[in-house]
Amino acid sequence: LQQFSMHYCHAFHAHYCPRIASKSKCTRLLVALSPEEQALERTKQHLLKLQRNSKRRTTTSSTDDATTSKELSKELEMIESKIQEYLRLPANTIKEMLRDKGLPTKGRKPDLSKRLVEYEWQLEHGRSLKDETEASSSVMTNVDDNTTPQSASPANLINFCGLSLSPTASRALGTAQFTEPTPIQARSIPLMARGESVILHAATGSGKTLAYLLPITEAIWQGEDDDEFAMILTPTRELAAQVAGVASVLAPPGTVRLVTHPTNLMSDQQYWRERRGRSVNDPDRIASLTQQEDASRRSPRLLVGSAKAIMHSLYGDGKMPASPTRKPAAKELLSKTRWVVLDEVDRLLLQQGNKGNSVTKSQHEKPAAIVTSAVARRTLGRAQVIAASATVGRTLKRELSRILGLPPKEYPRVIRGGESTGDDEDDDDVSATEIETSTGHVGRAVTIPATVENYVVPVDASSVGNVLTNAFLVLKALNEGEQKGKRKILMVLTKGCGISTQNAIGALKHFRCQPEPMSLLDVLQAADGTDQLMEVHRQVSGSTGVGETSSYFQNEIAYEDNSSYLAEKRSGYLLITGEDSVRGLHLDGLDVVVVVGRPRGPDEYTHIAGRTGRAGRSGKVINVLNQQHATAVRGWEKMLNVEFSLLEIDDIRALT
Ligand SMILES: Nc1ncnc2c1ncn2[C@@H]1O[C@H](COP(=O)(O)OP(=O)(O)OP(=O)(O)O)[C@@H](O)[C@H]1O
Repeated sequence: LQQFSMHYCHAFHAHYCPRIASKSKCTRLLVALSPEEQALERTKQHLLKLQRNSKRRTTTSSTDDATTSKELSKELEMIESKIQEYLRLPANTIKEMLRDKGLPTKGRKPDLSKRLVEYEWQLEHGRSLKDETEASSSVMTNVDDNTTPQSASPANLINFCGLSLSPTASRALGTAQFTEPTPIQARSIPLMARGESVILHAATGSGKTLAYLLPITEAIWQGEDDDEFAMILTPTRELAAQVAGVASVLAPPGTVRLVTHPTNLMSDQQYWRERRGRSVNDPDRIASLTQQEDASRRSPRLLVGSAKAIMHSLYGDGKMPASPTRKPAAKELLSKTRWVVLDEVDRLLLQQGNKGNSVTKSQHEKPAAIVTSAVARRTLGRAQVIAASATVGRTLKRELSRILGLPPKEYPRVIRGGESTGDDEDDDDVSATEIETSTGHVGRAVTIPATVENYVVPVDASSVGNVLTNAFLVLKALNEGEQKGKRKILMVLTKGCGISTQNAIGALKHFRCQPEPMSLLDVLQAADGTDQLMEVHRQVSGSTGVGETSSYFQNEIAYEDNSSYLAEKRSGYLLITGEDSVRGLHLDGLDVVVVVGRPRGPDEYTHIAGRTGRAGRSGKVINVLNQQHATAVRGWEKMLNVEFSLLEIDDIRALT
């Protein structure tokens, strides 16, 4: 309670007592308040905020948009110069100033400077900088309000969450009709554009990829000296291909490099060789690439790859005679890295394996930790660190502090997406991961999207054969009647079920399961050269992440290519994969996820279930497991704030 009072007091102090010189005076005053009085104060604070917002909205609507945006950019310039001024001071001096003002003193120097500037701005203008960025994003909304959303044209999208977009990004978002940012984008893009390090903690399918890519690609568009790099680390090669595919739609041509294996990261020649692949001999394609190369004359700035591939590229894998990137070049790359993005950060940084089972725990640092620490050291902490996941807990934040060389409990600001749990987490919060849910239980602050329906089908799982037979019956039931051949299904084999992807595919083919099962990874790996890998990924996923493209599995395929990966055309599909490789993958319009066996834990389940029900669409997750595991999974209900409905195999036919 005392911690809460202190925390509340800081917020109150910042809002209402800017002229009280002594923070302690204010603290004493508030700590002395009874819980009822505190509640009253909170209500007062909320009402005042609403009043301020409505006043501002009236004035905004009455002023000319063009003038507003000019004023805003002038104000942003002033803010920027003020931040630069503070950056020249020693960190301890800034901390001292923050302490005097009763503000939190944790964080990196750039974040501290921004906090101070934000506070001063609030004192001077009576409104916060956060409101300011909201106002600037509303400029875009106002512009769009004048047109019907269906006919949103690229010209309307020059401003997205306060970012003045390049024509390329405007066109991409315009085509995709992304007229409104998602909550996580609206909250995080303005902060990232100002150079703050953040942890994006938002549900699966909430648009985190675009949230972290846009500020980077736009900065690359504006970069004059072309001397800064971004490293985007992912847990798998497939996710890297997906992210690189989205980035290459937004960034200047020739600046995105997909790193799929250890390679010389600073060699442009090697980059172009890898883009084309060995077997790409289509003269038109080579001509278009060469033309692009000549036109852009840019070298890669955005390196996207699995953390392992990037680490081995920088340091070798211990078996290589020398590291693929020469030491001086690697040092140069690390010291010029301005952004490090850790997508699926919990998978990248936390040890896998069952709790308490020391045998499965790796003794070594994870590749992402090695690369991120190296960048933090080489840039003296100036690099902006952006971490993203739907599952962010205290252990992860502690780990992030450790690898960034910060004191414990000091980590980048956590930004949450979603309507109900929209409060950004403060440095001194009680718990980032857990909140009291509507049912009064303590559950995850960010959980499975409400558009996902969760089912549990208890079956006889006494042998692998029984499990596979039951999985087949579930798939058969899903493909009967009206839904025949139409459903897009992803089957995830958990580690616990003990069945490999190849065995499952073999058995299902033996049962003559329709549509014919395919390994998700095999489909994605049928590519030569990074360009083709990205293209295959786009075709399989049915989306670039920025607008839809025609899919490998859809009937109308605009893409005229007779390569093997496009040979078959169908609307429904059945893809099979393991628990480890589904992280972050986006399969557009996926209807059902069938999970065989019990996932490792509720966090892993959140990610598996999150392959469907993305970006506001509906989806179903059917868990096929034995009675004991069915009870265990249903025990996650309160924690995940979702309901697991019990289902018999025969009832599945009735699911629409
Ligand atoms: N502003 C937007 N408006 C509408 N749709 C959007 C917007 N931004 C992103 N999307 C859509 O949301 C989909 C999911 O986004 P994304 O892949 O970034 O999710 P994510 O939050 O990274 O999920 P995960 O945690 O599973 O990785 C994208 O394919 C894209 O089509």
